[in-house]
Amino acid sequence: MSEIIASYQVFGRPGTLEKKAEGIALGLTIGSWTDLPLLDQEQLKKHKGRVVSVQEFYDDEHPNRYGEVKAEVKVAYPVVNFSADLPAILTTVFGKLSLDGEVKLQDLAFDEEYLRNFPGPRFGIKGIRSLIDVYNRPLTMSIFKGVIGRDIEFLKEQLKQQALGGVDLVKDDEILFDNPLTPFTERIIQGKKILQNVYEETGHRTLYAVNLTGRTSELRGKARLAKDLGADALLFNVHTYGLDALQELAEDNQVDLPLMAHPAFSGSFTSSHFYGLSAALALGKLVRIAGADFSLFPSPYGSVAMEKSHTLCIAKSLTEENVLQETFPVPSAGIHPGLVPQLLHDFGIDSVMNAGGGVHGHPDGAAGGGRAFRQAVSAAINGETLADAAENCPELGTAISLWGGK
Ligand SMILES: CSCCC(=O)C(=O)COP(=O)(O)O
Ligand SMILES: [Mg+2]
Repeated sequence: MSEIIASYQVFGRPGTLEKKAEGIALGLTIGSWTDLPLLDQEQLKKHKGRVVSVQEFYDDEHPNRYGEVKAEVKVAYPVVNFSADLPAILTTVFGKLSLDGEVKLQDLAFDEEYLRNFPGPRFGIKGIRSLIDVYNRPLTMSIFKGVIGRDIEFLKEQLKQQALGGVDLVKDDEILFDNPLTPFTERIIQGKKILQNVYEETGHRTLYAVNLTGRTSELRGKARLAKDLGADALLFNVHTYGLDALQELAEDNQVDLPLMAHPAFSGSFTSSHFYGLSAALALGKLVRIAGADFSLFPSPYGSVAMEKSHTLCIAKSLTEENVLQETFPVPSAGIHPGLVPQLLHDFGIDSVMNAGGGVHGHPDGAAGGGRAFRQAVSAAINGETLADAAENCPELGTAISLWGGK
């Protein structure tokens, strides 16, 4: 019988956690067991949740306010209980339970066969690399900044400068929605022209991820339109819409575009040590299952820092081998060229170096900022220090004088 195994972090008085685990396993499946007549027990057996393990331990680093013992509880849920979609799965394993005190959903283990119910990334790391034609280094991406209230001419110029810097991708900021000054369709059409001009001028092609926004009912139509207009990729605020909305986009053959999952809103249910979902599950495993080709998450060093161990777990979930394609890890926020060697060390070659302020804040403008990033990546890949590389790379020199980096 196929099961999904959920791992929870729970708290309680020593010796009470087995009972708590049994309460979860039964409460989220058939309700009660020992009180049932034997005939009902026989009929309901295949629907019964099962406690797999309960491991108690004291956590000095993050004790709860009652000084209770912590446990990792694993419960197996028969897949026959739910339809093969993330809303049904999450409602079963962490619906009512998420409201029941200090419980955090740490992980969900799917067997390989069950995982095939989900699309995973359409392009994956391999597909994105062949689209961009870059195989031997991390990708670089920059972010439009300060474009709210600005017109399309402003946006075009900002896109041009970023592309001239040589970044592989440019994405909209997640807070840029469809608006009269820079409508979604105009951004795609005008952006395409700008990037084609830069390509003809420099031989470097940059892809643009436009923010797919609006009511849920509009998303599919807008995404298909984006494809028809020649968009390169879509940015998507998956955690405000829900994972199933991402899956719908990933599965749509008429959309057929790389999807970039933004972490906006996810802090509301991943940040607590006691409640919500682990970052690795929310920003790693689940967005990969639902079909993100890129997953952005706060880096351990930047302005919106996340614990390093959590970021490494996210990256592992996105790239570990399974039946689905891999998702590009994109550690973000507060990134500048001086951090590139550290990023490469921590996240490896199959990652994206992504920066907004660290590109636009360069004294030589976004073009200089992009160049500094590319120079930092080349240096790090070649095992050269940034300081040494900066001797022949003036933009990198300027960047490390401003932001630091060795
Ligand atoms: C919290 S990860 C999302 C990264 C992002 O969208 C962003 O705007 C980062 O900008 P920054 O200027 O910090 O590079
Ligand atoms: Mg942003």
